[in-house]
Amino acid sequence: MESKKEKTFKFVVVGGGIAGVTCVEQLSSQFPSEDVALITAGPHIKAVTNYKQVSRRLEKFDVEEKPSSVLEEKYPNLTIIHSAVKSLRTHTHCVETADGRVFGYEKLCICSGARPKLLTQENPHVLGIRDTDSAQEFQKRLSKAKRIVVVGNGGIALELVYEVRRCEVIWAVKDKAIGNTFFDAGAAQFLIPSLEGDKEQAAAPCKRQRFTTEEPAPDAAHTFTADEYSRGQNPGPVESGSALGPDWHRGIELQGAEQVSRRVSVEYQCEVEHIFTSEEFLDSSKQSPKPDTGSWPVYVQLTNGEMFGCDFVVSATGVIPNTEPFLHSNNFSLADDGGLQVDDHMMTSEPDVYAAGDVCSASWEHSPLWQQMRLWTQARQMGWYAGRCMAADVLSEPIDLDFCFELFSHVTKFFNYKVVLLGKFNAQGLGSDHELLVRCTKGREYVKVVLSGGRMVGAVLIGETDLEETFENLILNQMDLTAYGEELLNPDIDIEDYFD
Ligand SMILES: Cc1cc2nc3c(=O)[nH]c(=O)nc-3n(C[C@H](O)[C@H](O)[C@H](O)COP(=O)(O)OP(=O)(O)OC[C@H]3O[C@@H](n4cnc5c(N)ncnc54)[C@H](O)[C@@H]3O)c2cc1C
Ligand SMILES: NC(=O)C1=CN([C@@H]2O[C@H](COP(=O)(O)OP(=O)(O)OC[C@H]3O[C@@H](n4cnc5c(N)ncnc54)[C@H](OP(=O)(O)O)[C@@H]3O)[C@@H](O)[C@H]2O)C=CC1
Repeated sequence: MESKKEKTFKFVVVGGGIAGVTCVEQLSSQFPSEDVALITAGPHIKAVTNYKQVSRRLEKFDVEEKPSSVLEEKYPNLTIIHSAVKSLRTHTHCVETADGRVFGYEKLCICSGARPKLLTQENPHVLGIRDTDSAQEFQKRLSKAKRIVVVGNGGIALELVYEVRRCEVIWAVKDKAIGNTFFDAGAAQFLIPSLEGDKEQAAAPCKRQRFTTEEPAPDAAHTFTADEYSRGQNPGPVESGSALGPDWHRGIELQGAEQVSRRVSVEYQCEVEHIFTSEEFLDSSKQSPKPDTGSWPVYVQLTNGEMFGCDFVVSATGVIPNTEPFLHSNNFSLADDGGLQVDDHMMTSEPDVYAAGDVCSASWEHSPLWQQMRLWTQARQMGWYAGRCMAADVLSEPIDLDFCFELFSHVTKFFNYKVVLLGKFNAQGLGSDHELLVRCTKGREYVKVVLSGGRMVGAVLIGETDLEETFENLILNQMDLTAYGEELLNPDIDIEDYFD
């Protein structure tokens, strides 16, 4: 491959998603006289627009799909190559693309993202959602559907069950409560009414939610020890190409072929046992007759014994990092989740190869208040920081881990509520060594604070709470809050003034 090199670039970045584009922008602007290349499989690139710093650590932005010419016009030293990388030779520092071209690099950053980890690969009735094409396929199938089964309990499932209209949704989750990747049972119970009836109705403030075995005084805060919480003296248990950009569902009609506005049934604590085609279902019914479930293209048998016929299944069951083309004949260390392990300089285990975004697994010793989640905020931060680390390496300059990796922060929207997650928002890794402080007003807000040793280490804020900045500061400065107790969430106290 060495002899066929068409050109050698100072920097090559693979992947036109948020991580890759942010990285290449960083490098192209810092080294205007060096040759930089972005190699990407898709025809478009993703660009961050309307970037807004919401607080010291929280950021908001839009993600737009743009023609690559926009970037090339902005950075004359940048070449964009539209072809998938099919192999990498780290010992000769070159990549080969699917159209047979070979490019050399001095420093390489892999930002090839991830793909849906589907329940099953070969079943045409099982869809995943990742990019524009898969979203369009979903929309097309949905327009003719009367019932779908959504499997998974993370971000995509939460978005779909709320947004889909005129189609019955059976939502199969492994857990006791909805949204396990983002919420605990308390937040789940707060959100569940939004699935009943229309959006407008659900958002209207109404009386306080019952969230302990004894109802607390209106708007009072209550402290739970971790033990009490896990024993159930808490809000639960509840009965019962590039990744798309924010609000991806806003531009497309997510409507089925039914008359109902929204009908979602949640099947808790179950997984998919088997997926039958209609023929297989009919055959198996002959041997052991099943209850009449109507006539559907596909049937899903759940581990709780329920069987549902449906038009198709959405597998919203997480992602797998896109690493394959890079692994052959190289020695990358992979994390348990399949990502390329990177150190605190975003360097993989191969020399001069960095990685950022969904494809990588942050394998340095994390700050006690940060964890990796495959989100576009982290893709942007990692891409930008990887670019800076590559630059520092070339210039032989030292570089410290960026402060964005000090505190986990994520702002998003679920069920039409603003959602802010800070630090160890679900007491991740804290065992029983924590206390929870919760304030909840049905239909309006859910505030949860995680305290460890009297110090705030995490928070979940749902609704327009206006607490994010103060809580972020309290988490970052690790002030001892023991003296404040439940007053911390007293709605009659202006907490901002309190800590000024
Ligand atoms: C439906 C959906 C909704 C989401 N909603 C949110 C949200 O609300 N908030 C949030 O924070 N995050 C959200 N995410 C997650 C977020 O989109 C991703 O974490 C983020 O976009 C990852 O960016 P990336 O650049 O690492 O990867 P990607 O965006 O996947 O980009 C990877 C790029 O690499 C290219 N590529 C892949 N393989 C090769 C190869 N061999 N050669 C060359 N190029 C290659 C691809 O074409 C693509 O351009 C959502 C994801 C999905 C699917
Ligand atoms: N607003 C936002 O911030 C959004 C973010 N995203 C991001 O996009 C990416 C893709 O989203 P998504 O696919 O929802 O992934 P997530 O990782 O968010 O969630 C996957 C869910 O599927 C569950 N799961 C995994 N395997 C199975 C299985 N075999 N059967 C049943 N359930 C299973 C997981 O449970 P367990 O955790 O127990 O393994 C988890 O609840 C994620 O990185 C996500 O963070 C997506 C949409 C919105």
